[in-house]
Amino acid sequence: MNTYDEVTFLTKSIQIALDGPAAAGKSTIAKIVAEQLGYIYIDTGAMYRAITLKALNEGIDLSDNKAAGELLAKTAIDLQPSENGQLVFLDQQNVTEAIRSQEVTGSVSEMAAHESVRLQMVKLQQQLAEGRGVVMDGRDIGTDVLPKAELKVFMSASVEERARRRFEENKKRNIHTPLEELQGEIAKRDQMDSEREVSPLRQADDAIYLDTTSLTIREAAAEILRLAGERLS
Ligand SMILES: Nc1ncnc2c1ncn2[C@@H]1O[C@H](COP(=O)(O)OP(=O)(O)OP(=O)(O)O)[C@@H](O)[C@H]1O
Ligand SMILES: Nc1ccn([C@@H]2O[C@H](COP(=O)(O)O)[C@@H](O)[C@H]2O)c(=O)n1
Repeated sequence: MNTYDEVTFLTKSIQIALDGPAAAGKSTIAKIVAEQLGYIYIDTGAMYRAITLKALNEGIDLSDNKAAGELLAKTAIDLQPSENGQLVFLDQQNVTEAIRSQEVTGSVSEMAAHESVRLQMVKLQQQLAEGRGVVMDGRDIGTDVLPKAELKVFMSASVEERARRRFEENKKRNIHTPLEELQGEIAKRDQMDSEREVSPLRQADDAIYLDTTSLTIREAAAEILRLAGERLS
C-alpha cells in the first residue's frame, strides 16, 4: 500500500450489510467489525423487536397490517451506541433488555411480515445509514435497505450450531430454555422470515456466503474485515 492508498483507506468509508438467519452471529460480528473500522453499528432486528414489544404492551392485533403500520407511525424508535453495542429506546424508554424476552422473540416475525411496518422501517434504516461508514445487520439489508452496499455478506451456520450458541448465551443470562425448544423456535422464525411475501430473508445476488459453523467469532470477524479491507484499498 503506498501513501495515497493509506490515505484513501483511512478516509473512505463503506456500507457493510450482514444478513442471515437467527443466531448466525450477525450482531456479534457486526459489533466487532464496526468497532475495528470506527463505523456505526445498526442492529435492525432490535427495531422490529421494539415495535413488537409496544404492540404486545398495547394489546394490538399482531396480524393486522393496518393497525401495525399506524402504531409504528406514532412511535419513536431510537438507537444509541453503547459500550456493549447498542441501546434501544422506545418512546424515550430504554427497552434494550425487554426486547429480548421470549414473548417478543416469539411474536416478532409476525409483526415484521407486514408491508406497512417494513416500508417505514426501511426508510428509517436508510436515513440512519446515510453518508457514513456503517455495519448493519438484519434480514433484508443487502436486498432492500442498502442495495448499493459495497460489501454484503450472508452469514449462516447449521441450525444445530446456532441453537447450541443461543443455548450457551442464554445460560449466561440465566435463561434455561431446553436446546430442542430453542432449535424449534429458531427454525420456525427462519421459516416465517424466509416465506413472508414482503422482503423475505434471502441472500442478495451479489452477497458473499459465509458459513460460520466451524469458525470462531475471531475467525468470522477476521474474514469480514479482510473482505472490507479489499473494498477499502
Ligand atoms: N462464530 C461463532 N462461534 C461461536 N459462537 C458464536 C459465533 N458467532 C456468534 N456466536 C455466539 O452465538 C450467539 C448468537 O450470536 P448473535 O446474537 O450475534 O447472532 P445473530 O445472528 O445476531 O442472531 P439474531 O438474528 O437472532 O439476533 C452469541 O452468543 C454469540 O456470542
Ligand atoms: N432487517 C430485519 C431484521 C429483523 N427482522 C425481523 O426481526 C426478527 C428479530 O431479529 P433479530 O435479528 O433480533 O433476531 C427477525 O426474526 C425478523 O422477523 C426483519 O424482518 N428484518
